[in-house]
Amino acid sequence: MAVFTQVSDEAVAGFLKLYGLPEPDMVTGIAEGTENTNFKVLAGGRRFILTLYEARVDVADLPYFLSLMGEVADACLPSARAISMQTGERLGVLAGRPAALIEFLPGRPNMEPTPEDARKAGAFLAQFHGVTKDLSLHRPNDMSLASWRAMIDRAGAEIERFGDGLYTELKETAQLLSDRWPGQGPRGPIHGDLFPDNLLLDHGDVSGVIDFYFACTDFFAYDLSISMNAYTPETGELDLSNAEAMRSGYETIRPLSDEESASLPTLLCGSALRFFLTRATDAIFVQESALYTGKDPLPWLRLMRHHRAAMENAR
Ligand SMILES: Nc1ncnc2c1ncn2[C@@H]1O[C@H](COP(=O)(O)OP(=O)(O)O)[C@@H](O)[C@H]1O
Ligand SMILES: N[C@@H](CCOP(=O)(O)O)C(=O)O
Repeated sequence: MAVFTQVSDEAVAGFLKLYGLPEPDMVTGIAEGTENTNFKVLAGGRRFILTLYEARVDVADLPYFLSLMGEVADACLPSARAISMQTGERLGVLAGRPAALIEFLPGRPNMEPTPEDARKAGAFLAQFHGVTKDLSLHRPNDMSLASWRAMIDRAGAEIERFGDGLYTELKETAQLLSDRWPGQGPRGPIHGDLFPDNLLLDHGDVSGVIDFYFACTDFFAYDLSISMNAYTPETGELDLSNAEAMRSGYETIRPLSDEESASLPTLLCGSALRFFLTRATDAIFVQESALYTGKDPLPWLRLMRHHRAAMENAR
């Protein structure tokens, strides 16, 4: 889930009143997700997602995330949109947490995507970048090179629970990435977390993109690398066919430049390191939650090693 913060029915009813909504008929905690507390709410015959933003989300970033969600929805891509209160505000406070009521989108995530699904997701990501490239919204990526080094240092020797010698291997990988990271390229607001669980599908078509809480300004090709890795099955033999299909779907809408193609092995290694580190540090510094299941870091270590070899062989 997560439900990190419990909320009384009365408090939810009071919050909904700010939107002119009646008392809820149903409020259910949602188990999926790792960052925030989410409830599914039924009120006045409509469904909503009620999100309470937890400690990992910086309150100062919330206007950026909510604006980006609205802009993407305004551009006719199926994006979750924060609903405005009667005062016009989109952000309130519930149970001491910043909170928003989000439009409920139809569809379900496909957690076992095929190459054809990955191709569609890639095309969608390119459309997303086609919209965001023109937006004057900016948030630095606080989950990039400097933060990876900081996460490795924070975990220290504890990181070795995932493999002997890992501390040194990760430090070296972070250094290699710093040396090779591209200096320029097409960039703008990226989703930053477009995994299969954040793309809702209805009868095989994309019906919703959710969970914008890692969105930031970065290279579009880096966003593609995140999703190429995220669509790679985590179990069984390493199978990159979804990643390849994701890239070819993306390129049907926005072909990569030669420079972007050349930087892809580095970006893939970087995004693999990034998600290995967040999953590993979540496991080390466990957060308390009524419903919280961590995610396995090891598939991302395998990806990181694969892409590091490709990156080193490429030059
Ligand atoms: N706008 C939405 N419409 C429908 N379902 C949603 C929506 N937003 C979130 N969900 C559901 O809630 C779950 C958790 O949301 P998510 O944003 O991924 O949480 P977290 O921020 O904690 O990662 C999703 O997997 C999905 O099932
Ligand atoms: N997608 C990331 C972690 C963020 O989780 P989410 O539930 O907010 O998508 C991962 O899988 O490591």
